[in-house]
Amino acid sequence: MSGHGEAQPMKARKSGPLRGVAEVPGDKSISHRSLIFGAMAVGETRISGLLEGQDVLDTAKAMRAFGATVTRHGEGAWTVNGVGVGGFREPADVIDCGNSGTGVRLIMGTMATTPITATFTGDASLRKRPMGRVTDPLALFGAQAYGRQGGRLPMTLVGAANPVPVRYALPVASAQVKSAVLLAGLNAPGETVVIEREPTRDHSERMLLGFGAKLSVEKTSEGHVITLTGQPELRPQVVAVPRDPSSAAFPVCAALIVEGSDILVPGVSQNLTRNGLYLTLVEMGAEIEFQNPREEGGEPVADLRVRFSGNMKGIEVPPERAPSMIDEYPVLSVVAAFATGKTVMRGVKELRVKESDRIDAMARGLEACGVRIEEDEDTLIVHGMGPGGVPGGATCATHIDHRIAMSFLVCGLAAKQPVSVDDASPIATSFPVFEGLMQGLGAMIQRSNRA
Ligand SMILES: O=C(O)C1=C[C@@H](OP(=O)(O)O)[C@@H](O)[C@H](O)C1
Ligand SMILES: C=C(OP(=O)(O)O)C(=O)O
Repeated sequence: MSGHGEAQPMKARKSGPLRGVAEVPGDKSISHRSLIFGAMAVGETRISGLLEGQDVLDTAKAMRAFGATVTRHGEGAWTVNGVGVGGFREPADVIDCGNSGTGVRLIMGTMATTPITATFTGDASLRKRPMGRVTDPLALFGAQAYGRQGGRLPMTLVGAANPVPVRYALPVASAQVKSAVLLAGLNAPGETVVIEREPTRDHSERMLLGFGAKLSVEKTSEGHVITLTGQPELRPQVVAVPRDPSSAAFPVCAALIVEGSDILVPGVSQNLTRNGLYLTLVEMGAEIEFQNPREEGGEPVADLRVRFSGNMKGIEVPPERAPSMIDEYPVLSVVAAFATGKTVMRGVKELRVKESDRIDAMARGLEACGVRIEEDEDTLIVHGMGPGGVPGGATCATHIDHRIAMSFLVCGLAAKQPVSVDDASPIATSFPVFEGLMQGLGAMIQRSNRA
């Protein structure tokens, strides 16, 4: 899987109406954090609804390697017996974070202020991704990183013996970098301050407060100023992980473009730092009802009723919305291909350093499906062909990227000709039940013969 195993080609063909209830798995960001924060607490953290995707399983394994006791009790039900802030022991072997940027960056932050050494690696996708964005601020705490050229994995991190607190203004809008700095700050005496100009997902701040850290967020003209007091004793928590809005995006977008569809996606997080896709779809003319809004596991959630939407129009997506929908641009670009007029996505260069260069992967695959695309370093423009208007008939390369694989399979459900992906195995990193869930709604998705 995810570049370690054999490729699994998959094909999606034009489907009849999608119907039924799509119960998507737990949120990936919150799942990683429950395991990591649980490992930093003293006592037993109980988790329900944990995403059992490979990214999160790799983080669970890493937490064990650093000394926490992590136990699975049943589907999504896990406990973590933590070692306390600063209590990580040195792992006996290399930490393999597989496909997960979140896993490796948050774990590097967590160990950076403990006097131990660890070596990190990942799959062929993760080994291409930039780690300097976390090791630069971690160096300010006193940690030292020795990686490959360009700050790539494999990389050895030597944690600071006498960490000092840090004040750091994020040079990129990244919740992973923000979280790495906050996690490092946990074991530095005094106040660590992170300043983010554009708000990014706030799960670390919410959860650190829940685990008993002293943390404040001030909104200033500079942006959000987050102040964390180091060396707290974290209290174990009971964490109910809400469903992942980034996974929900796939059945939602499929229902919007497949004629006659009408589905319900219950209990999806509506956290304002995550819901940019849903705002955008509504602005395009999508028929989505946000039913039964409530709070679950400390997050606002709603049940989404989604119907086929034959009148969607391309829009200009506000660039400042990018952090709240950063993982959803690939599937938005598929919806845009079935809308009328052009959809302009600017301020999206971060997409180039995800599991793949997502601007390039979507542009090449959509072009192969007959869609006109314009792009530059920071922009993707999709010229919509209207409902049912996308020719399809292509095999798209997924580049070890789950979101690219799922996006093109969604495309194939409404295109004139089937759309195949060369390798659907990375889907298991974030959405292991994708194939069965989509088939259950009536989607014509099938494994094809191995190449
Ligand atoms: O903090 C997180 O859980 C995540 C942050 C985002 O990455 P960046 O911080 O690189 O934007 C996102 O793309 C990733 O899927 C999950
Ligand atoms: C970018 C993603 O994940 P990560 O950075 O954790 O690999 C994603 O899930 O779309």
